[in-house]
Amino acid sequence: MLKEESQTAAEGRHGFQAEVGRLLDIVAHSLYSERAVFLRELISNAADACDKLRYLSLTHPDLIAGDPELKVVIRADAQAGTLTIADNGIGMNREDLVENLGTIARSGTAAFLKQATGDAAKDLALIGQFGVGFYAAFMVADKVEVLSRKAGETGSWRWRSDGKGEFEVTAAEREKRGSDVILHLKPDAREFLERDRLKKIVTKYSDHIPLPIFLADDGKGGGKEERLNEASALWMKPKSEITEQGYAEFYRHSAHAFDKPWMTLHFKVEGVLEYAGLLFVPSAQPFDLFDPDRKNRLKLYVKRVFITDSCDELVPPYLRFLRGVVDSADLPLNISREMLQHNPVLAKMRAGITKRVLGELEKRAKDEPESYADFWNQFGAVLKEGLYEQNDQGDALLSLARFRSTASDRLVSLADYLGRMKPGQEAIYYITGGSLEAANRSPHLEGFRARDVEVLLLTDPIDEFWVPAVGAYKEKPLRSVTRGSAELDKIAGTDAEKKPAPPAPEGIDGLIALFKLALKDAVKDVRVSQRLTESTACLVAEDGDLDINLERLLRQHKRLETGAKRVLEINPRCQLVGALTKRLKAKGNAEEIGEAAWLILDQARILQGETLEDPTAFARRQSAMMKKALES
Ligand SMILES: Nc1ncnc2c1ncn2[C@@H]1O[C@H](COP(=O)(O)OP(=O)(O)OP(=O)(O)O)[C@@H](O)[C@H]1O
Repeated sequence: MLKEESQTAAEGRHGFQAEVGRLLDIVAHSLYSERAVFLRELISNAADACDKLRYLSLTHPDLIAGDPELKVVIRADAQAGTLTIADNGIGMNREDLVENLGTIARSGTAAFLKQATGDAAKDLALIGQFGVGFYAAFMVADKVEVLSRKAGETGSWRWRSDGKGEFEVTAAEREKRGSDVILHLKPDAREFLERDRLKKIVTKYSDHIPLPIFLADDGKGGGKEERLNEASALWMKPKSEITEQGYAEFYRHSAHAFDKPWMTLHFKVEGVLEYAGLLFVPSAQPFDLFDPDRKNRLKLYVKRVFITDSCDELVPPYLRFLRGVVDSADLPLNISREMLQHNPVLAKMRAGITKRVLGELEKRAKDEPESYADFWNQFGAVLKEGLYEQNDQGDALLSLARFRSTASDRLVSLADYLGRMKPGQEAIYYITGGSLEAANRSPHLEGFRARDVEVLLLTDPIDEFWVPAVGAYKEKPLRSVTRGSAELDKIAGTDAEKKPAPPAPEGIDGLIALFKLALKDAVKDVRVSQRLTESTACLVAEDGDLDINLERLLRQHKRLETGAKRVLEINPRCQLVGALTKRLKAKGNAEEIGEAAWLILDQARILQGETLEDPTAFARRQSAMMKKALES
């Protein structure tokens, strides 16, 4: 964790970690038109604090004794110009306040800052992915105080800041556990003191929070707090009672997100096991989707009591983008997080939830292919991790998978591919590459293109792993076009495609023999290519050797030192090979042909995106060749 705070211990004054200052600026600037969301963020935090305490109180009932009704109270003081969001949740002690509100402990915020542009619209979209939480308070307040007392402790503390570089933590008085977040509103934000405005905001954003929210009396209500929400657990309600807006706001609250959910899945399971789920697929990738430490963030409840939001067992890692709530009626309420591991009830729930989510995705893929393509572009690479794991959902995942291909601008499925296979075609062909452009321009595709044989273009690193692990789809093997002999002759094409290829030049065997002699150990073999129609040469992997792109990937990550030797395939129909064959026949100059062989090998390496081991030799040969051509 980064920590740069400077502290003058006596005064309790701290410098914000450098990034916090920048974050505050960006948030205040880019979220201006949606300022009201500050309240949602603070209410969500208060609700989380109450959830945490409710869970702890299962094993430590004394923590909650004396004040068992967990709630949030909003208090507007027009005279003082302050708005207070108070909760009787877990509270924070001095260290918590410094740690949670003064440093960017969450890797997400640091990642956000790296990407922030200063352009309000773009940053707003980014904030949507990251969430800004507590710091949203500074959109409406020029000074923020947090008065807090941690459950089970006797001391209270006051955190105070104007959001301009420093904050202060001092000893204070708070009668009971919990936190008051006190906002000293900016002159242009006094609208947030109006009761009607506050009621509307709470109803819009926080109606379905399973915790009661009250608006304190302003002196006219006879001391009575006014209840603003129903506080029923949304996920337990029948679907017919929930609006789309209600679902979306619940998603934003529970995921601390700003976007709209791409998919909402609400279900109840009854029978041997009883549980309910309200799950969401976000519309955008969370920033840390590929962070190895990222866990799923589903919230697990037992009989409406929050247990944890880091339960690895709830869904497989390839569904880690899901957000929302799962509520079990079968797990014991006092289950500890450790007990959740290897729990048979949880294992059954996991299987059920996984099946349900994949089933719903399948439906979307069929009914709304365009929208499904958006989903796939965001989360496809994660789902493919499930293929590599070889679990019992392999078939479902394969039918959900979508690919770029040489045959279509749209994403295609394996079923689409099978439907387009040519008579005589035995395999599903693919090529892997670092990018779509690199894969698409590979010379290995030429022969396939010429015969109109579709090739899948795989560009996610995970593709290198799941494809060999899966091996085949509906008994058709998945075969790389950069590997083995191309077998293109066996595939029947249209009449135009079947037009016999021009014969290889006479004497090509002699040329190949000389190439082998010159290149010796630099290649495994030299042979005539079936897959090339335009390029002079390409390198291919023998069956059983590592795929070329995978090898490059492993070398980049220093997981492999030396690569396997490759086969150099030369195109008998290209003009250069024709000219070389002629030259060999006419002059028989083996040395000259040897130099050409090296140049052609290096060219093939460059086309493959490799860096040459000996670029000096390449440049020397090329210059000599050019000089000779110019002089002749
Ligand atoms: N009312 C509160 N009571 C107790 N702790 C709180 C309260 N408000 C904030 N915190 C603590 O401060 C931390 C930082 O809050 P913040 O809203 O910035 O981020 P977050 O809620 O962790 O993440 P995000 O809102 O981005 O998903 C919280 O994780 C929590 O530990």
